[in-house]
Amino acid sequence: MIELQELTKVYGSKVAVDHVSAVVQPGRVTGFLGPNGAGKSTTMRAILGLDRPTSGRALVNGRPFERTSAPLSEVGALLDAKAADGARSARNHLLALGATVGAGPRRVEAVLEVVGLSEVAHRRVGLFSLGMSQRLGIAAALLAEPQVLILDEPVNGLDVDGIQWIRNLLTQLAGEGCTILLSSHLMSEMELVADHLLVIGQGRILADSPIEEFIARSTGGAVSVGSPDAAVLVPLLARAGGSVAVGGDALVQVRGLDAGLIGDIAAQAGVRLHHLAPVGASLESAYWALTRGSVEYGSGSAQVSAVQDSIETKEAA
Ligand SMILES: Nc1ncnc2c1ncn2[C@@H]1O[C@H](COP(=O)(O)OP(=O)(O)OP(=O)(O)O)[C@@H](O)[C@H]1O
Repeated sequence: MIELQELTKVYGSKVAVDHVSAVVQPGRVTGFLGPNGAGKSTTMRAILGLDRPTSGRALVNGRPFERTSAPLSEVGALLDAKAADGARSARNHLLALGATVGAGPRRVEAVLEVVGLSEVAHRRVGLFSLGMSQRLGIAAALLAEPQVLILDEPVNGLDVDGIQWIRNLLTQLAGEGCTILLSSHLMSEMELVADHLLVIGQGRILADSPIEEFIARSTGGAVSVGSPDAAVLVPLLARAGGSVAVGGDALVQVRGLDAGLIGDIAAQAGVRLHHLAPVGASLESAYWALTRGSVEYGSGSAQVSAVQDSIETKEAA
């Protein structure tokens, strides 16, 4: 288990992490999401004792990580996939690391197998692609069989097979009782991999909830309505108290009225409906809605519209 208690880190005048309190529970995969500069890496570094908190604390299994006697057996971490010595082979890199934690050649071969690098284990790490380096970094994190895993952007650089693989691996480890915290900018991949979400923006926790709840809450009960007579229907819905956003293709989104009431209003006015359904939301749209006020490095409206363009709105079944 990882506990963050009022964790705060200030660099000069910059508050990177601002009184963050959260518990990362074992037995599930917790995704750590936030825009650039939100404070994810600083939080992870503080958990690992690499950054000293300005105030508050981070505990791993009930105590500060720097007080742990066998750190690599307690926490497996992947912070920088390219940190390995490029001149070594993948196997030698793991053997050298294993020597410091009591993991011998057999364990090294086992983790190489788990991460799918057995065939290329003789190759120099410097020649590895980002995806291969990510796999090697995960192998290193798993080497001493820790119960806690902290992975910074582990999905970055993985192809579709790789993402599927990491999802299966993390789900299995969580099922065995591991505590897993992974950060990512990639919402769609996070949606596939994580069970629980911690969302951070400008150093503060914006959400801490199961992923389904996070998505469900973000829709705010919106209903998507399609009608060739939208021009007639929209004022009627507004008069009934609905908040109406008009989109393209005769589609409107209505908040404040449920689908049944919208259908009744349309029927009474003789308005044709071609579509009427509650709106579901992708993690990406929910995340964007939550963090749009806390993006530190944006490029103004161009960025917002690009993100909006990528929003995938799903219709609930
Ligand atoms: N060593 C440092 N000195 C000064 N400021 C720093 C330092 N490390 C981080 N910061 C600042 O703290 C804030 C949080 O940075 P952090 O790297 O934790 O964010 P992040 O969420 O991991 O971002 P990214 O997704 O871009 O990696 C940023 O404003 C960053 O510029």
